[in-house]
Amino acid sequence: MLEEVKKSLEASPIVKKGDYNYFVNPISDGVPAMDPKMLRELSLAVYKHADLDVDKIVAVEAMGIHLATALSLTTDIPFVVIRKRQYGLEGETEVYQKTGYGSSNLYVNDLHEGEKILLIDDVVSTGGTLIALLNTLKDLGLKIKSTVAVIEKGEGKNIVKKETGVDVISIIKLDVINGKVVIEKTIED
Ligand SMILES: O=P(O)(O)OC[C@H]1O[C@H](OP(=O)(O)OP(=O)(O)O)[C@H](O)[C@@H]1O
Ligand code: HPA
Repeated sequence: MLEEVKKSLEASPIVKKGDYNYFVNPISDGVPAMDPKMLRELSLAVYKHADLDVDKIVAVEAMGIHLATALSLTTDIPFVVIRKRQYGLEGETEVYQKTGYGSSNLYVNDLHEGEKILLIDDVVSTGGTLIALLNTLKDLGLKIKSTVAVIEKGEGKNIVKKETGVDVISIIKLDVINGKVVIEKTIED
C-alpha cells in the first residue's frame, strides 16, 4: 500500500514561489494527471484512519475537493466545499487564509452549529490554512471529529497541534531537502 503514492511524490518537480520550495504532484495540484488507483489508495487510507461518524465531509478549495469527492462516494456522506468565492449567502463566514506563498479569503457556507464534520485538505505546511479554518469552525459550534491533511510537509502538523490543540491525521509526511521530496514516513509505518 501507498507505494505508488510514495513514488509519485518522490518524482515531484520543485518550483520556487519566492523562497518557498513548492512540490508539484497529482495529489496537491492535479498535475501531472492523477492515476485513479492512487486516489483510491489514499481514500482508503483516510477511510481506515479517520472518524467517519460525521454529518458532512468539509473540503477546502481547491485541492481538497477531489479527496472529499472520493471519500464521499465511498461513504455516502455528503460534502461541502469551503470556497475562495464569496456568495454573500445568509450565514456565510469569511476566513483569512495565509500559506507559505500567498493568501486569500475563504468562505464557509452550509455548516451549522452542532454538526459533526470531517475536514479534509491536501497539504498542511505552515499550518496557516488549517489553523484559521479550525478556529472559525470551532467558533461556529461545529464538532470537528477528524481533520485530515493527506500530506504533511515539514512541521505543519505540530504547528496546528500547538496553535489549536487539534491532531491532524496525515497519510504521508515529507519534506523538501536539497531540491527533492524526501518521504519521512507514512501512516502505515
Ligand atoms: O499549511 P499551509 O501553509 O496553509 O498550506 C496548505 C494550503 O496550501 C494549499 O492551498 P492553496 O491556497 O495554495 O490553494 P489550492 O488548494 O487552490 O492550490 C493547500 O491546498 C492547503 O490548503
Ligand atoms: O509545496 C506544496 N505543494 C503543493 N501544495 C502545497 N500546499 C502548501 N505547500 C504546497
